[in-house]
Amino acid sequence: MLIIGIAGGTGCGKTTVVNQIINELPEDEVGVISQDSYYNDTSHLSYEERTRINFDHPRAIDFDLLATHLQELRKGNTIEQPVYSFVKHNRTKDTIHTHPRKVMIVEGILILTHPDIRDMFDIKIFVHADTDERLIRRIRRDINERGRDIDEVLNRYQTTLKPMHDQFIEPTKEFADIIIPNNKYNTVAVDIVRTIIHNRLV
Ligand SMILES: Nc1ncnc2c1ncn2[C@@H]1O[C@H](COP(=O)(O)OP(=O)(O)O)[C@@H](O)[C@H]1O
Ligand SMILES: Nc1ccn([C@@H]2O[C@H](COP(=O)(O)O)[C@@H](O)[C@H]2O)c(=O)n1
Repeated sequence: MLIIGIAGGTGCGKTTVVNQIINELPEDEVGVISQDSYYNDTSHLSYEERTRINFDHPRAIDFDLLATHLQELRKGNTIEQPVYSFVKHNRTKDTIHTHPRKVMIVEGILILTHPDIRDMFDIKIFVHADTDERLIRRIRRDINERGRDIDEVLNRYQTTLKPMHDQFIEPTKEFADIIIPNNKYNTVAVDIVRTIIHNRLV
């Protein structure tokens, strides 16, 4: 199994890059795990309390469960990947049966911050987009897809998102084997990663 970690700040285009990479690859040979699925279960908190969580700090992530799931996949076992709701700020009751594949892609803002998780990746990728570009994308996406308004996004940006990005996420760029510039759609970089995966699959 080849495990690829794809990190980068919010809105840099991780999910988009992952979809471009797996597009045209055999469906039964590539699997995806999102760090967002591993936000801590916060069912014991009220909705109001959950809105105040710092979702950009490493402690918001259940890295133990993520590590266990990656180990299980390596052993050839199917895992139950939690499903996260950005509207409820919590895990849902659903899970996705995630089968082990020859190539597993793990994507998320904080996945390179955790030494044990980092060591599980055969290839580490950091997707870069400029801060202003990421903020513009985040505003559009969170309003259109995640049930937020402009005040929520900008307030979160100033209070947690930007400081956590500078403290935890940007420094992990140094761990990356490949840095993908993604201010514009980068088909060349996506083709290179796809070629690496393809070579591994034959
Ligand atoms: N290279 C790009 N140029 C313009 N918009 C992009 C680009 N990559 C992604 N987007 C858009 O930006 C938003 C955030 O992208 P997404 O892939 O969800 O980022 P991430 O997973 O890193 O948070 C989405 O609406 C997506 O369509
Ligand atoms: N309930 C939540 C949980 C997380 N976020 C934000 O999501 C961002 C990470 O996801 P990306 O797809 O953008 O990489 C992160 O910056 C959190 O602030 C949220 O808004 N609400």
